[in-house]
Amino acid sequence: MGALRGARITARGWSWRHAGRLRPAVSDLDLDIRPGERVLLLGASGAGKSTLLAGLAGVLGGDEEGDSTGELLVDGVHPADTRGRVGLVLQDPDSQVVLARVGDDVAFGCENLGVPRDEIWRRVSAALEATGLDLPLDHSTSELSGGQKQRLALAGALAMQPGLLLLDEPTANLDPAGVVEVRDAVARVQAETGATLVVVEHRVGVWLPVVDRVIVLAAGGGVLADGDPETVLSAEGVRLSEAGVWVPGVGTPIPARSVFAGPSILALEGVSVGRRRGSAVASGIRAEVDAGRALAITGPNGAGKSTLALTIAGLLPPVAGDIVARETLSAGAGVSPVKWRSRELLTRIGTVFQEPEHQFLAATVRAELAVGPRALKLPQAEIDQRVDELLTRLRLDRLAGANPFTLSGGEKRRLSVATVLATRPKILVLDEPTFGQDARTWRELVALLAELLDTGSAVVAVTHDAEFVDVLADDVLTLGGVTPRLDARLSASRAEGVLS
Ligand SMILES: Nc1ncnc2c1ncn2[C@@H]1O[C@H](COP(=O)(O)OP(=O)(O)OP(=O)(O)O)[C@@H](O)[C@H]1O
Ligand SMILES: Nc1ncnc2c1ncn2[C@@H]1O[C@H](COP(=O)(O)OP(=O)(O)OP(=O)(O)O)[C@@H](O)[C@H]1O
Repeated sequence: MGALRGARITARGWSWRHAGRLRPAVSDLDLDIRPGERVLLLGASGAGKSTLLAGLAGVLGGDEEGDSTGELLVDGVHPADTRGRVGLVLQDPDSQVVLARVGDDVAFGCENLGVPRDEIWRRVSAALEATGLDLPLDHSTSELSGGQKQRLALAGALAMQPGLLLLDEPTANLDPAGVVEVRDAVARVQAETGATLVVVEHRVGVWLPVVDRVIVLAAGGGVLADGDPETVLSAEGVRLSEAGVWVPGVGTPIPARSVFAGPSILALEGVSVGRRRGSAVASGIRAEVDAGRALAITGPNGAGKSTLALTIAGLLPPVAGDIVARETLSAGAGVSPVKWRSRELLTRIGTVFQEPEHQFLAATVRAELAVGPRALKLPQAEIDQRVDELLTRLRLDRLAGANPFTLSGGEKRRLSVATVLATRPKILVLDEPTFGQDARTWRELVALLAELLDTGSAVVAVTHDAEFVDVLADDVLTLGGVTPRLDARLSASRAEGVLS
């Protein structure tokens, strides 16, 4: 299969500085990756991993987007000239859905490459099956959950059978079964085609069994470590962990929390949720949202977790059943959040959406953090104090003047959580709050949420992050089974909320 041989990557003193930034995102990179090599690319949030992948895919743009020095080559040519040799799956799956129907979207890359039609549909079916996207070919791509979109993007790239497969956090939005399924699908396609693989993922455990090499980018530029996985992670483990890299076996300290089982704030009474009137994706949900407690919502991709989060946040009406505010919210008691006026909603519930871009409003990171506190009409000194604290604690201070839309994936996620933390809501509803974080920023986020819980606020978090559930969740609501299941973890105090 000569035509399918893996691509060779060469970097010689390569640097890229994004327009508007003082420091390069990647600097002085020297690298040789052999055809067919399988590389796990690591590095702290903001270290330049996505920038390097974009460079390799030839999509970094022209002079107006930034400037580069040195050389970055794929098979000896500029990456923009490799013509279909490279398949890139971006961090944000939402941004790469191109066509209206699932089958057409997966076929798109193959069509551009001029693959014969019969062959295209054979590849499309195989790719959909390999990535576990069990949907009809004519299913609408605008009606996919986050994890389904991630599988879709990967299916499109696998179907192209590229010589260089670049994957940016391809399993970050997937349920645990999906993570293994997708990793195995990638490994299988790689083995069949001999493609060179470069995968970025903060949680290294999943990928270690299928890679030959680990490369760690240093936050200040260059390479922090490079070698076979065991050597890099054992010999350099402590140093890497200090630099923010997740290293298996180097533990995560659990933030201290005063166990505060406060009164119920919201009650979910036999709630069904769905995006459209009359069509429920999850039903029969009973749970309490309690002051000072964290409720995690888990379950497979497409089970309705994000839909439930939007419903709890008062942004979608329940399809059936009721969400009732308790006396704790004196003015709003007895009324469903979806009926509150927007100002009441703002003071009571803070919502972080699955895609951070959907909630940015301001031109700089600092201004973005001030939007909520300003709407609450807080005194300026108080606003400044909250904004400064969040900037420092979430390692965003260096980016205070940057446009939110230009941040790295992990930086955007932290900013979106921080914008809501800045309003200190009674209830915080978060959709995948830890997505894309390195070990250090993950700890900071968890610590900030633990502090908010200690002030008596409630946290409701949709998550696939098992460690987050372990460390922070007091109750776990699992969707996707025959009936939603509620488990109380910290104490049995809310056990009456368990479904019968
Ligand atoms: N389009 C852009 N314009 C300006 N700066 C950018 C742009 N894209 C990324 N950056 C900056 O370049 C640096 C590297 O970003 P990059 O996305 O490559 O990091 P990363 O290692 O992939 O991070 P993460 O793990 O958070 O996804 C960051 O500081 C980021 O703010
Ligand atoms: N905007 C939308 N319009 C119509 N249907 C949608 C929309 N978004 C999601 N759906 C469908 O609703 C169902 C539930 O989606 P939801 O996003 O709530 O799932 P989820 O459990 O959060 O999944 P994931 O873990 O993949 O994010 C899915 O079957 C999905 O196809």
